[in-house]
Amino acid sequence: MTVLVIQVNSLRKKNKPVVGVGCASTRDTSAALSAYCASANIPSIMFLPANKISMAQLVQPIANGAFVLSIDTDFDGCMQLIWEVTAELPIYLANSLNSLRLEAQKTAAIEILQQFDWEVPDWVIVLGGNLGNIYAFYKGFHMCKELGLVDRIPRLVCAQAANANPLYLYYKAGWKEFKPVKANTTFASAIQIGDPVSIDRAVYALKNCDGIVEEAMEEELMDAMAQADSTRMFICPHTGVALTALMKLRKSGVNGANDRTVVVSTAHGLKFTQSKIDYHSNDIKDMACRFANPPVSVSADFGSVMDVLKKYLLSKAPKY
Ligand SMILES: N[C@@H](CCOP(=O)(O)O)C(=O)O
Repeated sequence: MTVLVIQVNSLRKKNKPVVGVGCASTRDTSAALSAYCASANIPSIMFLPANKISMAQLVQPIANGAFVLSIDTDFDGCMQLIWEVTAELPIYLANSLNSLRLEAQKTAAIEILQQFDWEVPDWVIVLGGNLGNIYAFYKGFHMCKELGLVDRIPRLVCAQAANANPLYLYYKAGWKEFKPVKANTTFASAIQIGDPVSIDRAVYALKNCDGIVEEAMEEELMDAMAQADSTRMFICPHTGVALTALMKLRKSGVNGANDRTVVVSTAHGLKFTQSKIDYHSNDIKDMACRFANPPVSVSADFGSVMDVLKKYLLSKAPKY
């Protein structure tokens, strides 16, 4: 987003008619765009689906002074609208169909290789919603191979929520015919997208790296998130989708125990406290919440506290 806003800033300085920058968003794109536009003093305009984004999620663009339109539709509806509006008004479109976004996002692939000391991991698992990311990762890895920095590229896995899985269905149908879907509500709300703008690019990327598409049911992604958190992480439900993909590929033997696998984690868990609270309170309809860790209520007397503590410690005692 910095690259894109710098470009818009330079266009405006050259008196090009750019009145502002806009995007449709399920949240993170609008948060990043509003922040960088605020620092460059460029008007930013957000098309956000009404009632699908909590106030906690909305607060970033609002606080950064963006012009926020809360529209009675879903992300795909917002995307369609901003597409039409930017054809009429000189608003620069910042969604990931813009190649500046992808050029910048591809540096994540370069960072992975650098951090692995230029040893190529076997797998990289990336979430898929609007599908810019999966293509950008492919582009970054491919560029490093072309430059001779590495001799191969990893196999990419695109992980989707089963409630918003147009790419997964396309892949399962042998890439026969792409059909957009009506995206259903998912805890992985940032990828609740049924008609991704980068579908063709994503398919191109996956075909060229022997890629795979996996999906995660709601219960699977929430369980995966809880399991990851219990190892000291604090991940978002979207990363739970990617971890579910890893678990499924490991279980089916496609991903081997010695394969080096990178799972891309997209957001901090603190953005998703409500879903974590609901999970750990066993308060999600039709979900067993197998890894819930609810607080234990106990009365304020020494005996009761000792009782629950002893029970807990006994359950944790090493079994010899
Ligand atoms: N998850 C995104 C949706 C917009 O996708 P983009 O790839 O066009 O940025 C968001 O955070 O808004």
